[in-house]
Parts: sequence; C-alpha cells; structure tokens
Amino acid sequence: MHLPTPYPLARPRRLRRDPFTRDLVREHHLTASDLIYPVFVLDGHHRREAVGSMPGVERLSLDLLLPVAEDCVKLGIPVMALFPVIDQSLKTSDGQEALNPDGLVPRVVRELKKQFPQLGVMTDVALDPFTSHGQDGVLDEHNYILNDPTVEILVQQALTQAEAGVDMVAPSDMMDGRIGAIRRALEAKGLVHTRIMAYSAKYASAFYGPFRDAVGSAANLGKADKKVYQMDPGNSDEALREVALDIAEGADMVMVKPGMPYLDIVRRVKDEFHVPTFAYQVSGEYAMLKAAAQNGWLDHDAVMMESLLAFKRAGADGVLTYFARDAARLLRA
Ligand SMILES: NCc1[nH]cc(CCC(=O)O)c1CC(=O)O
Ligand SMILES: [Mg+2]
Repeated sequence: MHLPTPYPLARPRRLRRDPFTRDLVREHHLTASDLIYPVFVLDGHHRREAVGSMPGVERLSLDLLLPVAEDCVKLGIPVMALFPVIDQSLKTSDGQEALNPDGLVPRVVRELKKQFPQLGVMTDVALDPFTSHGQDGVLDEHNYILNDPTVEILVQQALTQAEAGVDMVAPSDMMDGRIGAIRRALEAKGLVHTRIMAYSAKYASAFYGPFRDAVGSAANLGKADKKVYQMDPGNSDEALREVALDIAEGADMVMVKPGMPYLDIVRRVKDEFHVPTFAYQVSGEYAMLKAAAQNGWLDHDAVMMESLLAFKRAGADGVLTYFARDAARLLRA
C-alpha cells in the first residue's frame, strides 16, 4: 500500500459527501442472489408453528411451504435450505428415518422440484433431527460419537436426498471423510450433478440454541455438547486444514458457521482457497438482532442489512440467513 497523500490534499470525507458519491465508490454489495433461505418443515397438513426464540420463523407443513417457495422465486432468492422437524416417535439411536426414501425430506424435495424447478433446493446431511439423543452421529457405549459408522449412514442419507432430486447436499455434521465418501457414492450412482456444500468449518457454538429448539433436538441433547466433532472456537488455522480436506475430497462450495463472530475465518478461507465460500448467520445471531429490534434498541432493517453486507465484505459469496426474505424484499423496494 502506498503512503496516503497528507491532509489537506487528501480529504477522505469528499467521497462520503452525498449519496451518489457513496453509491459510486461502494466496494461491496448485497443482492438477493447472495441469499439462501433456511426453512423448517413438518409432517402433516395446514400446520404452522411459531418458533418462540426466532421471531418471524415458523415450522410449516409442505402445503404451507409451497407459497414460501413461490415467494423466494419472486424475490430472486436462488436457494432454499430444508431442515426437517421429525416426529419424536420416528427418532432412533441411529437416526434411520434419515434414510427413508418416503420420509419427510425426500417428499418435500420432490414436490418443491416439481412445482418450482427453477428454485435451488439444498438439504442438510446430518442425523441430529433424526436421533433420539440429538447428536449428529451414532454413539458407542461411552456415548462417544463414532466417525466411520456415522459416515456410512450419512452417505446413505445423502443418496436418498440426491435420488429425490435435491440440487445440493450440505453435510453439516463435521465427521471426518464424509465429503469424499458422499462424492464417491454420488459418482458411483451416476448422480454427477449433485452439488456438495460442505460445512467445512463448523464450530461447537452456543449460537445454535434457537435452532435446536426449532428442530426439537435441544431436549434430546440435554446437557450434552458437540465438542468432540465440531470445532473449538479458539481455532483458526484448523479451519483452513478442514477446508483444504473438503475441497480435496470433492466439495463444490464450503461453509463457515456461525457467521458474524467468525468473519475472520470467512476472510482467511476466501483468501487462501478462492473457492465459493458461504457463511451461515445462525439462529442465535438472528435471535439477538430480532430481540434487540423488538425492544426498540436497534433499527431492525438497518442492522439486518449491515450484518449481511458485512459477510460480503469479509469475502463470502453468499449467506444462509433467516433474514433472506426480509432482506430480499427490502432490496427490491
Ligand atoms: N446438523 C446440526 C445443525 N444444522 C444447523 C444447525 C444450526 C443452525 C442455526 O443455529 O441456525 C445445527 C445445530 C447443531 O450443530 O447443533
Ligand atoms: Mg472435516
């Protein structure tokens, strides 16, 4: 960087003088095409349940989700991410309902792709909505989450989703080697178009609390945590090693999660690998901003847009956010 011209020859405020100049020199922009909209889907008909800790977010049955998908198309949001809320009676220690080709997720995928072929659909590859203990994998007798047996199940889950026609599978479990195993299995079945969005750097974060309420895994998880597979919040170099492995194993896109407290990781990943890089503005981040806005302590729309722009500035190509529809609506206005 060259030395700046000294004041008064340089007056940086000249470029902030009026809206047209600020528009002209702005380096980063948010558009609707940067957004991925996560939704919670339930079995049944005409079901709509509010998520208490996530104002404005609802669990919806498929019939009520279809108008939401249509809204995403209208708003120019390219992708919807599905998170299932599975009935307690279907949860088992090995999460086998995740492999049911007629289960909730495959049924929703088939219908969404039939009705809105132009809307990208992404599904989560992870067992936590399906397990009786709320962990993302199967346990040994000491309640340690086993890697390789879990990966075998995740491969079958990803195949089930891909065969239902999903566009992108997104493994969010943090087992080692799952990207490669899923990629090989997809290729072996001729499913060469299925994109893999790898949650490569996913931290063991306290910001996931409201999500675990939303999918109903919080009660099952109890006091347990996910620190033996999700990353330690103190680590940064390790995120680069995780991303390197997932790219080598066949990931098309990588994800950093959570978002706002981890923008340094987004920047390092983008600078190091130059691959499509995404960030997840998770449930706890959404809840914080919503709660403050509801109290009148923050300006809702202003902090929403500023938080999303910050992801772009940090190097993210897109953001998975519960604000996606609100933001897209504002961008269109
Ligand atoms: N497979 C688990 C999963 N997938 C998405 C989220 C959290 C997303 C959010 O907080 O919005 C989690 C939570 C967890 O790891 O317990
Ligand atoms: Mg990994």
